[in-house]
Amino acid sequence: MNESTAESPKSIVIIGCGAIGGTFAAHLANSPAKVTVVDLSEPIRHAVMASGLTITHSDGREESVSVDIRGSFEGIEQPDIVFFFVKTVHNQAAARDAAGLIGPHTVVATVQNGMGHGDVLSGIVPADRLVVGVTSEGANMLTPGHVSHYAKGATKVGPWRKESSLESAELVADVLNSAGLTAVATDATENAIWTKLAMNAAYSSVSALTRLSMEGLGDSPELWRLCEDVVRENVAVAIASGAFVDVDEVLGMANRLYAGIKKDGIIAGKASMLLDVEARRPTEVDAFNGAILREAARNGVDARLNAILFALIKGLEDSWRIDAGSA
Ligand SMILES: NC(=O)C1=CN([C@@H]2O[C@H](COP(=O)(O)OP(=O)(O)OC[C@H]3O[C@@H](n4cnc5c(N)ncnc54)[C@H](OP(=O)(O)O)[C@@H]3O)[C@@H](O)[C@H]2O)C=CC1
Ligand SMILES: CC(C)(CO)C(=O)C(=O)O
Repeated sequence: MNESTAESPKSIVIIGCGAIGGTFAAHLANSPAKVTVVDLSEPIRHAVMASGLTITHSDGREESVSVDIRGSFEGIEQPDIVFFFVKTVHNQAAARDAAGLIGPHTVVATVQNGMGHGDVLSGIVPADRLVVGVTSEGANMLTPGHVSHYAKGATKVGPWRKESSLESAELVADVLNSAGLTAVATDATENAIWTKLAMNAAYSSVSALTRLSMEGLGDSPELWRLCEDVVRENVAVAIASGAFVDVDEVLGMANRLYAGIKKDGIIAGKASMLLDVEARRPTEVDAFNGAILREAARNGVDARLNAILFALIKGLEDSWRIDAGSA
């Protein structure tokens, strides 16, 4: 366990070894810290225990790394950093199970998409050791235990509460940078979180509903325009709630993602919400369009496109329950 958060972390726990958790774990496994990964998925654990965690890097290079993967927190010592990489719908359960992991110096970090994770995680760690942010890394899971890190991007982390110091966020950024990822500690995470949300609540939601990848959306002028309209609505809500978000920055992020996928001929460049729909798992719509609707209502802003996307995705989820009941 760490004596001081200024020192390099000696132990890291990663909760969730899916597409992006697996990508971060494969990088962090090469750092000097002891890395333990916890995932409830038996097929993932089985594959990683048998052949290591396999990552196909964005340049096509494939690597398998050995990681300590477990199905529960039992026997894991309180680490220096805990990363949350489950889907946001599982945050509450994962936080409850992981509460005993949080020692007097443990820093908890989340760069999950959407909004509201700090509120959940603040139940298990004091505000000055809660780090929130976003990542522009993009990954899919090809088979259990094999991730495709198809898009490289920066990770921005900062304190959950503005009044907290940057110390915990710097620790997290340092460990990510030393593992070959690109991370920065900033006290402007609110803008970064809103910027990413403005993109996800447009492109990921439309992708989930149409079952088209980013490439499929970009190839359709009508759908791309729809996404851009949703982005404009999202940015208006962000600005009304006090964040600074630039429409062109959000559109630029989406355009770069599309151009990168197109250029490299990546077939696995799917939004993680589309993968949820394909697997009929609960989506993150409450933390995406749901969060925007809540902020819009609070500030009296029109968010009718979000209301439509939210209702359609909820309806889609309901249809799986009906299918399951009639099977
Ligand atoms: N994929 C991407 O490119 C990006 C994703 N993100 C965000 O990161 C988060 C994770 O996404 P992603 O990696 O795609 O998700 P995945 O669904 O691929 O991975 C999540 C993993 O967590 C496991 N899990 C669920 N509950 C628990 C639990 N209580 N304890 C331990 N493990 C658990 C899941 O198992 P099971 O499947 O059995 O439930 C699954 O293996 C999301 O918020 C997403 O929006 C952010 C940026 C990019
Ligand atoms: C990588 C990206 C931006 C694709 O929409 C993403 O955040 C996700 O898949 O959830």
